[in-house]
Amino acid sequence: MSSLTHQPEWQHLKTLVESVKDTHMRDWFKADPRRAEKMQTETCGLFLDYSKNRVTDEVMSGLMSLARAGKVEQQRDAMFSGQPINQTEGRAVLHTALRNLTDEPVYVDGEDVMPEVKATLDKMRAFTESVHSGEHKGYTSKPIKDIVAIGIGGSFLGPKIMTEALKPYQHEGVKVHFVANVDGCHINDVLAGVDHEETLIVMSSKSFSTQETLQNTKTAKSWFLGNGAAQKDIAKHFVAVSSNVKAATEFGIAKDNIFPMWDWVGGRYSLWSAIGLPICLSLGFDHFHSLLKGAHAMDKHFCEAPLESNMPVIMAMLGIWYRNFFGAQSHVLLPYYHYLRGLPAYVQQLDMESNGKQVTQQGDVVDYETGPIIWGSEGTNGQHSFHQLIHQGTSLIPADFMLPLNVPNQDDTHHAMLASNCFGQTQALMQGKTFDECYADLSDTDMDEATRKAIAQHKTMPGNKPSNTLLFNSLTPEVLGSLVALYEHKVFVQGAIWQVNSFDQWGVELGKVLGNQVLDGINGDASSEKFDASTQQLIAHFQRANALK
Ligand SMILES: O=P(O)(O)OC[C@H]1O[C@H](O)[C@H](O)[C@@H](O)[C@@H]1O
Repeated sequence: MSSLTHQPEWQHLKTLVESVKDTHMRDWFKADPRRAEKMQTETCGLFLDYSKNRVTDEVMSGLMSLARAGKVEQQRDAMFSGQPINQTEGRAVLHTALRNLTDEPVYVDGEDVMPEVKATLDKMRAFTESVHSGEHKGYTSKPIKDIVAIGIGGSFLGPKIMTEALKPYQHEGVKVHFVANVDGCHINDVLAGVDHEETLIVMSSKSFSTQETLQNTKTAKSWFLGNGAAQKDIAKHFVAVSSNVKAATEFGIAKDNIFPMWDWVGGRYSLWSAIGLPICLSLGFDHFHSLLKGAHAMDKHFCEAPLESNMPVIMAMLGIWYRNFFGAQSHVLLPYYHYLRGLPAYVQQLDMESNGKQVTQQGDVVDYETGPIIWGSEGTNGQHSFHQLIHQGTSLIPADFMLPLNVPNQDDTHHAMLASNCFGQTQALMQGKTFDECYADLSDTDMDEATRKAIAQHKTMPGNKPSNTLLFNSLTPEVLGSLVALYEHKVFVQGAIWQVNSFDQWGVELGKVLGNQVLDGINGDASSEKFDASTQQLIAHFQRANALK
């Protein structure tokens, strides 16, 4: 048994799960009229109702004891104070410093990083304002109308999804297009729709070595030069965000056009850094700043609130409850707001890249489950497809519902329907519908008894399916900042309990290396010993189809 599973707090939860497994949540609601009122918490403009979970007060207190035994608070403090908690890479983890809006210094290896953070924010503000005002012009003196933001993974999802979520705040006159995939269809389609004289390319790559991003930028450069611009004009049309200034300069980006970031910012935690430049260009710097403000408020809550009312801790420990004690394999995110439709994909990278691990910080193989599969999409669309499996499938799938109480540009009829569907789903998942209710519903039919029973059986919904509901007044930049930071800290707490390093990604790194190796094979000798027979065969098919051999 590992050091985690032999803890008395873990063992206690194992006993507790047996005692609550057979109880239906509807009985808890009936027995305690104050359940909903007790199992809710509110911070940073976010209201969380977690009463529709398979927990009692005793379970919640058991989960908080596990968090204390797992030294979540100490690990949190180590992160915020710049300790090198990303042990496999020997790095601090300080995305929180990027939104530190206090005057407090933050030290990495004895050096205060805040002056550099603030100088970069100033540079982002100045650049955004010069593009928006038309002061920054293209090489033919035309103002910039289109931004093509090139990046992948954390250098793409954050800027893309936050910009999309804040559509009502977008700056008129500048349109941002995101390109990630190395599939040439995407970059070619985007470039075909813009005028090179009025376009700015923002290339974002922390490492400046990611194949997809480098290739897409090269393609954009050829397109720019191929349309009649000269090498010297690149300075007005290409900027880069990277921690690898040397590689960016060698690539041909003017030094002044490079926005720095640091190795203590993980890719999937980087939207708060200069990786957020496309967000600034899309929304204006002030809205980007509000995003930071919201995240900072959640940081404060995470650091200061007692565990029992600490929103990220509550959500994390509920996740542990289902993953480790109920065997839940996945967790679904259901934003009931069209503009927030990208959040599941964002949290997917955040969570699965962080906690998709099988060894502890000490290098021991775990004997318990770690990160779940994260998935989801916008409501109400999912109700007409995959919700079926959540309601009546054989797996337990905890869900996070989220809904703004007010939305822009919409009449009340639509919004009330949206809300009623959201709340209705949480209720149906929790209550279900009993066999007797379904059987009674069929009383007016002319079915014979056996058919009536069989149909009632099909219609029966077990219920007892857990969900959280997050409400917020409206999705302002500040609230979005808090919401994203909430999920970041939830993931952190779970990683702390599971004793994994949530800040490296060796599996993904291997993919990057293999991609380049196979490319060499495609362009050269596919029979190389580096490839297994299946891969050799696939490469040979590709080579034949493309006459590469
Ligand atoms: O910003 P880059 O260095 O180009 O990296 C882009 C992405 O690469 C990998 O896929 C990492 O796992 C991601 O976390 C990272 O965001």
